[in-house]
Amino acid sequence: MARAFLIVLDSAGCGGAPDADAFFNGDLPDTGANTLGHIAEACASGRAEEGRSGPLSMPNLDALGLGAAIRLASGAAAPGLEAEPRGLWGVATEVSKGKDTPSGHWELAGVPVPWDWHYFPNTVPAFPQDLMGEVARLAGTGGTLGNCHASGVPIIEEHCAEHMRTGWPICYTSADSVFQIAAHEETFGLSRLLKLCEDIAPTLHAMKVGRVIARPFTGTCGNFRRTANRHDYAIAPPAPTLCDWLAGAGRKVYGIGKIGDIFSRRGISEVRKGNDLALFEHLMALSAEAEKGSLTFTNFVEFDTLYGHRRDVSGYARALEWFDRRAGEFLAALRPDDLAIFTADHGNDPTWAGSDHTRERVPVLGHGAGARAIGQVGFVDVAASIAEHLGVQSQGLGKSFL
Ligand SMILES: O=P(O)(O)O[C@H]1O[C@H](CO)[C@@H](O)[C@H]1O
Ligand SMILES: [Mn+2]
Ligand SMILES: [Mn+2]
Repeated sequence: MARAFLIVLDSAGCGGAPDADAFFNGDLPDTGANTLGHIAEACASGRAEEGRSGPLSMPNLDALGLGAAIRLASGAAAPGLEAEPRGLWGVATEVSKGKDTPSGHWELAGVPVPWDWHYFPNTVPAFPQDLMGEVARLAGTGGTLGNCHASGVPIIEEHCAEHMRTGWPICYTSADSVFQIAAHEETFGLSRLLKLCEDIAPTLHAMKVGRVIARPFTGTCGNFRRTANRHDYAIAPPAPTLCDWLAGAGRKVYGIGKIGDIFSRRGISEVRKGNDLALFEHLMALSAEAEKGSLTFTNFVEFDTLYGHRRDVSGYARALEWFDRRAGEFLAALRPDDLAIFTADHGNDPTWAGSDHTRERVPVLGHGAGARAIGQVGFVDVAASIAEHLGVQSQGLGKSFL
């Protein structure tokens, strides 16, 4: 029986979104943002030379149709990616009104987001008073710290001493639909922080805030570090997704990286985590051991977190080149009736203004479904195609492009 591998390069968009002008980085609309197109241009013109050099080299994904997809999505030249496509290739357009990770992944899994996400205003305070009262009540503290837009490390630096003195949790948000709580693993307690986040999550989910994130740290003020015990409490998808359709048909769904969190574990039978290096090892292991009829759904997050948000063009290009080398190994390990689809969930153009995601189309590159141009498709068509490949009824609005 066939197997499927759906691999999301987090934030590797290819420009051309028809509604980009409705999304912003600060005051600048996302019109013209093009993560992969602009990285390829920067590389070809010698503007991405840190730890790498020359035109963007991604021969394995380009052979599937990466360069052709970038050109189709946006008209960008994509220098260095000029192979004749030998895979199934096209570009997908998102309809959900968020350019965030859950919106992108749920829609790829067949379920567009029907609501507007709630974002907290960039003011001080950022949060309503009754919400902070509820956080303090659940934490058993006299109050809370923070209550603003912030980046995770500086906000801990700022409030560390007071947090240690009072035990009050540090609450902050960002341009994303998130509510984050930082607290010391030992003095506040890790399990107490996790319980606090779990307890306050339903209130925030009811407000259509996408995630409550526990941000534990350790060490002393001036010398602290955030630990790997971060935990995301995400709102559940609005309807059964591809993962649920498969689980309902008795199929195994492996969630690699953030996938388990993104889907609130719904329909996910097994979770494997780690940094992107480790995630590729999981993917290689599953190319050998994934069950027949299964889906292996993988998210590689570091393109987004380490390079897109930090507007690091060389770093993003290095990560893409590393990924492409490993993708070659992975594709060589697949079986003849396996389907692999590489795609993305939104953009995060490292040449763009600001530090937020960018609204973009995404490439859709298939291995194991012949050489064919599929043109412009919807995110939901990815789910319909995987369902068809695995012989399971699609319950979404998408049409298979296989
Ligand atoms: O600055 P830190 O705490 O890493 O937060 C980042 O992580 C959040 C969730 O991925 C983003 O919304 C951004 O705020
Ligand atoms: Mn993402
Ligand atoms: Mn991001």
